[in-house]
Amino acid sequence: SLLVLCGRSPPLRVSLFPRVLLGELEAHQDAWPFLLPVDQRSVPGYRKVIRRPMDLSTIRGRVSSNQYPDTEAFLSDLALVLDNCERFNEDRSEIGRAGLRLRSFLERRWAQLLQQS
Ligand SMILES: Cc1nnc(-c2cnn(C)c2N)n1CCCn1ccnc1
Repeated sequence: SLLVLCGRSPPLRVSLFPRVLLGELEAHQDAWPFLLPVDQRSVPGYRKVIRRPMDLSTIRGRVSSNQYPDTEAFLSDLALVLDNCERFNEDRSEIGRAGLRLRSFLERRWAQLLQQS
């Protein structure tokens, strides 16, 4: 097709970006703290400190059932996962460091996807 002739990879439709990005985040080596909801009964203080818990499986459920009205709503849930992590965990802790690395991956990857569009 013409796109092959131009040597460009066909642009992913922007609306597919959340699914592409979420799949890569779930597979990321630093995603382990965020794959499932924090078990608030077993983590002292979490329920009091973190008013809006969020995790990648909850986001996956919302993406799969088309609950996000727009891309911004999806990105704000992703940001909530990482903001909660920074609030509850020291930057130098295992979980804190995983959150910072996952955030930097997310920011770089999202910018790449937008350049493709
Ligand atoms: C996400 C997240 N933020 N804080 C925690 C957490 C859970 N327990 N403690 C003491 C924390 N600071 N989490 C959930 C991490 C879930 N996890 C821990 C080991 N494997 C998954």
